[in-house]
Parts: sequence; structure tokens; C-alpha cells
Amino acid sequence: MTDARLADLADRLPNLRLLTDPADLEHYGRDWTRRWTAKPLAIALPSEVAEVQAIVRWANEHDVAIVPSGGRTGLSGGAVAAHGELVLSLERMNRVLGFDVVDRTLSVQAGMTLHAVHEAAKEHGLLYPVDFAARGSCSIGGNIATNAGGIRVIRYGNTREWIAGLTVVAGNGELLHFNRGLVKNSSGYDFRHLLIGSEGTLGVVVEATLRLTNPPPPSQVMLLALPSMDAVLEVFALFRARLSLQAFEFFTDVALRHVLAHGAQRAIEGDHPYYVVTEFDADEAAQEAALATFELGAERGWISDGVIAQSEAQAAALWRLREGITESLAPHRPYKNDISLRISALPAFLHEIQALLEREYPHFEVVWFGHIGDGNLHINVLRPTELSDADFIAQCEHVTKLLADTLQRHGGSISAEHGIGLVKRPYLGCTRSEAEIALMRGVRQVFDPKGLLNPGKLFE
Ligand SMILES: O=C(O)CC[C@@H](O)C(=O)O
Ligand SMILES: [Zn+2]
Repeated sequence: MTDARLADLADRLPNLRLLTDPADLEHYGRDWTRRWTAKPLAIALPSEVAEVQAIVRWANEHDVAIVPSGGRTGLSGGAVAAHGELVLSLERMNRVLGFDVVDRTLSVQAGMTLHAVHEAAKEHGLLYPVDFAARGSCSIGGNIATNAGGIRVIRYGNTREWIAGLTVVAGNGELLHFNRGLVKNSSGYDFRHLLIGSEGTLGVVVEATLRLTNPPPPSQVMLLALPSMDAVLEVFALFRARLSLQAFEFFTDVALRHVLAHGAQRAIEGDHPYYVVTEFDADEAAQEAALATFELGAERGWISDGVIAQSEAQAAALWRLREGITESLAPHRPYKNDISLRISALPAFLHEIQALLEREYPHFEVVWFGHIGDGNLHINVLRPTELSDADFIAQCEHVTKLLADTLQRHGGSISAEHGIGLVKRPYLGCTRSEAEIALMRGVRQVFDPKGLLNPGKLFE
């Protein structure tokens, strides 16, 4: 270890696992964006809170920036270390700390995967309801840092709703306990909510107390084929009014083509431009209501075809059509937009934006999918093989500026659930006012006076 700063860190924390191997630097220095070359100073893998505190204090003394790191499944460059930062991976801090049957809370270390959290809740007959495709590798700490959403927001809300308490190491190494699991706490600023969605810029989340809930009643999964985006919105309104929805997700035929090529099974024959996977509570009465609702949608010309899963395996196969999209697109190194609008603003916005994207991306393949029931659209633009990364990104950035302007006019957000990170930083101002961004900077100054926690993410 030739770097004097690292030698000092190793001296202070002889048991700390520190990695400097080039393969490790690359692995831990990047996320799913693959846009930046990873260049961290080293990777620290603490095993306890005291080590995290000591690392942050060491970073202050040596002016070393820190990139807090979870599962690095992020899509906005929030966990990228490209400028000699120390990556602080919470990966080894992945234990359940406690379950409280009266409070119905689960306390965990931040490095637990979302899947492990689900399993731990299940052991107690309860549910941690935030869920999405990266569950096997993303960490609960990363979910908190981005206020992650996913496929059940329509029923359960975002990560924010499920955080009863947070333990955080602030930018000066101090340990802070926010809200301590209380249901009611009207005693001033709720710092817990400032930390949720702060993308590692205010503190390192080391532990969280999660609220759990009852598992949902038995459900059914349906795949629908639809003739237009307007029909998707009509069917959403119809289904929401008549059924108790757990999920309502859409994707286009282009997304379907990719996911089928990636190994998923076709469930509806024929060519249809839009598809919806929906899941709803399904006792006997609800099943009848679902069929009647389906028939009504078909009579009105909004639904062209549909299948209802007859087994858990079929339900999983239908879900795979939606959940497999990101992975099936990954080889094309897509440029991603993750935008949100009020649901009521969607129809007008969509008409405008579909025309804009057709005009601006005549030669690129554009894949639409997402959580339409939350007003959240994922737009993935695929890089043509003959185009360099730099040229491709430059063209996409130009269009994103136009998209951001349109979003601003319709009161939307440039990031619904993936965070701002490095990727959306130029567009923060379309979603947040100058006054808000000035306040954010002020808050950051208080929590992290030297600006060492994830610098450059969220804003310059
Ligand atoms: O790949 C994307 O753009 C979206 C990923 C994720 O948020 C999803 O909804 O599947
Ligand atoms: Zn999503």
C-alpha cells in the first residue's frame, strides 16, 4: 500500500478490509450506467458502525472524498467513483439487528439486499412492501438514498413511507439517530426525511428501522394487449376504479421484442403496440369483477387481448415480461430517462412528448415502459452500434434538455425514482427552483461542511 493516506487508514483500523486491486477498483467504482471509468483510490469494507465513523473522520483529516456504496444497481451514476474517492461499501454490514413484534418493525444494517429484507419480514409473517427487479442485488441503504419506488408504489408508496428510523454517520463522523422508530414525533425537523433521497450527500446511512405490514390477500396477475397509449390510461382509470390494484405496469411492443429475445415467453399472440401487466387482490368476488372489467374495457375498444395467470409459475412468467426489460436492454447501453408527472397531467404531456421523441430520434430505437399508475415513465434510447458513445450521449443530452423543458411546463420531475446522480445533474433546475437548490446546498453544508460525501452527485 504505497499511498500514505491509505497507510494511515490501515494503521488506524487494522481490521478494516481495504481493497486496491484494479479489478476491485473497477467493480466497486461503477454502477449500472457504465458511462464513467471507475477510478477510486481504494475500497473500504467496514464491518461495524465505529469503523464507518473512523473512516469519515480519516477522510476529513486527509480531504478524501467518499462514495457510499450499496449494490450499485443505480442508473444515474450516484455510486460512481471516477475521481480518486474512497468507496465506502456497506456490503459487509448486512445483518438483521432486531425485529419488534409490537412495533412491527425490522431493524437492519444498510448493506442488506432488498431481497434479504423481504425474506426477513416473511419469517415473521409480515411484508416489507417496496419491491422491484433489482431486489437480489440492490441494498436497502441504496433504496433509502434514492427513495426507491418500483412496482408496488401504486399500493404502498415509495421507500420513504416505510422508514421508521435511521442511523446515520454525518460528514464529520458524528453518529445520529433519526426518529428512533416513533410513529408520532412532532418535535421539529424530521431529518430522517432529509436523508431519504439525499443520494449519499448528507450522511452515510448505516442502519434503518423498517416498518412492516400484513402480507396482501391472494392476488391475480393479468397481461393485457392494448391499441394505444390513450387506451393504457383509460384502462388504468377503469381498473383502478373497480379493482384493488397492487401493480399496474406498461411496456411497448419494442420492449416486448427485446425481452422475448432475452428468453422470456410470449403470452399473447399477434402484434399489439402496448401491453400492461397488472396485479390485483383476487378473492372470488374480485375475480368476477376483474373479468367484468376486462370485458368492459374490451367492449370500449381499449383492450385488444388478455391472459390471466392460472398458476404462480404463469404469474411469474407474465411478470418477467415487464421485469426483464432493463436487463434485456443493457447490452445496448441505453440512455435512460426516468420521468414523472401527476397522473392527471399524463395525457397532455404524452401527446407532446411522443411527437417530440419521434421528431428528435428518427433513427434511434426508443423503448417506453414503466409505472404508468404512478405517472412514472422509463424511456430508454438504444445506442446504434455504429455510433460512438460520446456522439450518442451528446444527441441524447440535447433531447433530454427539450424533454426537461416540456416536463417543467407540465410540472413533472426529471427523476422519479432513480435519483439525480451524475446523469441528471444538468437538469435538476427543471424540477427544483433556484431557491430550493440553494436550500439544498445549505443543508449539505450543515451535514457535511467539507463536502466530502459523494461530491458532484445531485449538484456540482
Ligand atoms: O431500466 C430502466 O430504465 C428502469 C429500471 C426500473 O426502474 C424498472 O422500473 O424496471
Ligand atoms: Zn422503475
